[in-house]
Amino acid sequence: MTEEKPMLETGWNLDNSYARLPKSFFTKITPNAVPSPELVIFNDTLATNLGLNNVELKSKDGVAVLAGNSIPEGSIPLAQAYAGHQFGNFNMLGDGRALLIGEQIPPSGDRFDIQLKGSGPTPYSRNGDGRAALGPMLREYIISEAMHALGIPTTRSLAVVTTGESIIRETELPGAILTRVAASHLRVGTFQYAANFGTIEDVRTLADYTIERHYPHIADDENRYLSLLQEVIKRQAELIAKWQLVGFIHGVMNTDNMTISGETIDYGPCAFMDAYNPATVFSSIDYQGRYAYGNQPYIGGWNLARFAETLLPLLDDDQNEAIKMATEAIGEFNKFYHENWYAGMRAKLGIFNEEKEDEKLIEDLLNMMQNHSADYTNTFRALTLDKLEETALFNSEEFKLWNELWQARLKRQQESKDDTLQLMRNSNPAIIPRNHRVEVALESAVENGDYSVMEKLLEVLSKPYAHTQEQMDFCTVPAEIDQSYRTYCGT
Ligand SMILES: Nc1ncnc2c1ncn2[C@@H]1O[C@H](COP(=O)(O)OP(=O)(O)OP(=O)(O)O)[C@@H](O)[C@H]1O
Ligand SMILES: [Mg+2]
Repeated sequence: MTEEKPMLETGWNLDNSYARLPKSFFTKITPNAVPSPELVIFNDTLATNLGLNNVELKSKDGVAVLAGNSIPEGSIPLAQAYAGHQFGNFNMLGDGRALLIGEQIPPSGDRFDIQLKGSGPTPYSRNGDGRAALGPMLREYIISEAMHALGIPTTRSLAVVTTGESIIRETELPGAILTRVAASHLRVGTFQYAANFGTIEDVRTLADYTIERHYPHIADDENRYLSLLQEVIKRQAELIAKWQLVGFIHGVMNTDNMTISGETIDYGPCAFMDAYNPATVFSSIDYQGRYAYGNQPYIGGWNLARFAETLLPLLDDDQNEAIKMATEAIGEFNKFYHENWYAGMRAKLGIFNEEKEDEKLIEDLLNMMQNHSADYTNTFRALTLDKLEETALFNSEEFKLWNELWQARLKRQQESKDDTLQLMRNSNPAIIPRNHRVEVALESAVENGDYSVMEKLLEVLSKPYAHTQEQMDFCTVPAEIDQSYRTYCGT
């Protein structure tokens, strides 16, 4: 009798709702095979949450799926079409180096896009090679997982495999594929594509699909398309407020990099701000500061106005009426954003309720931080841990006065000192993915194949509000921060 090899259940349970949309929305295409795939980093917790079999996925057959060399049962791989305003200029785009292999439905019944980024050319590749380099894919892995741990909606990272192929950028670099997980990859740019290159019915189909997938509670609203616009505006206002509160700079807020689900997407030239300065920019090609930290809320509103334009024909038969509705909805963005940001800032200072002077208290602190080039994260951490002597502001008279006002403010509220402290601990991360730390981890992985530094970094980033001693040791900022990553970020 021949011995039968036990078959491991893979856990893949894929649906392809996107492939049921009109054909113009995507191109079905199988990933290009790569010569020698090797798994270099794997997210066990996420795999388990997705109902996947970790052991199987890490086996040769499983890695073949993560490399695009084999397609799991039930998969219909496709590249999504989209368009977008890049630095203000409108272009036809689409997944030029990514493929959606399907939507995984874990036992919980949720639905998650599974996408391979770097999986080879597609009809939307334009002049690109369809590939991604190892460094930037590991960088996306680290920062997206850190964002998730910080409580910020984001696409997730399941795995990175190296391909065994070199790709050519300025130099020869090792190629890699990231498996990205998202509530969906619907972008403002997906709507722009439908509106500019399709029919009104295409936009309606896409809007209905989006409502069913992300906003089912508005399906029966009187004007469901206006509700969709309002919901997306709310989610983006919440998201961008969360970015600002932790000092995250996205770096390429093009409309194709803004999701409809309200998740952060595309970790290209992003980074966390060290010294507080609203003018901080990370992208080496952002000459105007369009995507500077302090400009992110404005750009959020600008992008959402582009989204609103795509929905105009659906909002009302009378286009003047439609424009009025859309303008009003867009006008709400600033209000929602400010409410979220302001509530978050009060929490960072341990303030529970709202007083009229709070706005000035916050503004004065930020101004001082800017004038003294104080580190954003570490200043709030020092306030949280009552280690004021650790801030760059400590010796200033101005700060002493401010501190008195702040202490007096805290005394005016009912909550106990412990509750105040807890609120601050939960609102001020002890650790964020500092770029110099990320760079060291990437260098060790890419140059020497040593992933232990990256694993350690991922571990300390996974509980940012724990405030452990070990995390403190990760928080020092060198006097001269190496800015060379400005050219490293990107593709
Ligand atoms: N190496 C490449 N080959 C082909 N197309 C590419 C390549 N790099 C980027 N693109 C395409 O250029 C456009 C803009 O790129 P951008 O950097 O915003 O996206 P990305 O990082 O590739 O992907 P995503 O937004 O999905 O994270 C997208 O259409 C993208 O697919
Ligand atoms: Mg992009």
